[in-house]
Amino acid sequence: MSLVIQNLTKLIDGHQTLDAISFSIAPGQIIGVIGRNGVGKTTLFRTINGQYLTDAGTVLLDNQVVVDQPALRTQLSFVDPQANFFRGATAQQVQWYYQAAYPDFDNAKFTTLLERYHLPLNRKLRHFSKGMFGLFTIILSVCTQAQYLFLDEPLDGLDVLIRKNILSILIDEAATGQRSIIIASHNLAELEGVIDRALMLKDGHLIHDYELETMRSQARKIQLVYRDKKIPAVVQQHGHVVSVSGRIIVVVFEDYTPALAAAIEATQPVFQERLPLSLTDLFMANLTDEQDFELLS
Ligand SMILES: Nc1ncnc2c1ncn2[C@@H]1O[C@H](COP(=O)(O)OP(=O)(O)OP(=O)(O)O)[C@@H](O)[C@H]1O
Repeated sequence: MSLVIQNLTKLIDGHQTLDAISFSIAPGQIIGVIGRNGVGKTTLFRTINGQYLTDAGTVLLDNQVVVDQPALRTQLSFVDPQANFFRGATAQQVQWYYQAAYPDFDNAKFTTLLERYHLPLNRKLRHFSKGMFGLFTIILSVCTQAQYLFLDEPLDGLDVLIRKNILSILIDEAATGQRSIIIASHNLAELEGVIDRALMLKDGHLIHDYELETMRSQARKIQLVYRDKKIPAVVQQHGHVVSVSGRIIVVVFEDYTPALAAAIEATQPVFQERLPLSLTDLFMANLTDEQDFELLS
């Protein structure tokens, strides 16, 4: 049962926050959604999950439009961390609500996870700490048994041990092959360790859909040193310069072919060295603009 997002478009205050976004997700994947603050990650999740009406485009599950079919909507779960409507309820009252909304809600798993993380069933959520609330929303999501779990900044505010536990819960869920997990996060280093794929948003568009394994084999990050401060044209055309420090430049080449390697060699750098490439590098390479370079330098 694949989830297909077709030309999803959402205007907020007249601004095209999502502009014809299309992608599909097969069961069993863990996908990261990355982009700068305010780019529309939360809006994307809210629109896919029917909290916002679309201005154009559709969300299809098994070739059927999700918004028309309440039964299909139970295959999607998005616990909006900014939503305050549950704050006055106890964890147990929220469980009851979820049981009604999700017929397959796993009560046994819910009880086990709440006990494991010492989350009190009868305490109002507004009295949970930020970390407790974050953990609670993830437990709720996992227990819906929905096929597609959307998590917005799930690691935010959680301590390192809980973050590790959360990630292992999510990996286990995806490993069953039944569930896909879509995570919006700025925590790129941690995200990189668990995701198979990264969707990068910029200016309302999906600008990259990276399979991480393919990306690792095709892309390169290279430190180059030239005699003078001029960056050769071939480097500028084919690479993203992520840092410049005097005569030392660090460049990410997303499509590093033998022909490109030869062309770089021909520019006669006095030194070149391959550096480990991370998701953070791809983020910097694609989403840093000139203003940011001024701030960074
Ligand atoms: N309900 C709303 N009313 C008005 N503007 C909104 C609303 N929701 C989102 N926006 C605007 O839409 C844009 C996208 O916001 P969104 O929260 O989706 O971004 P984001 O990528 O999740 O950001 P962050 O990484 O900071 O969480 C922002 O400019 C935001 O101000």
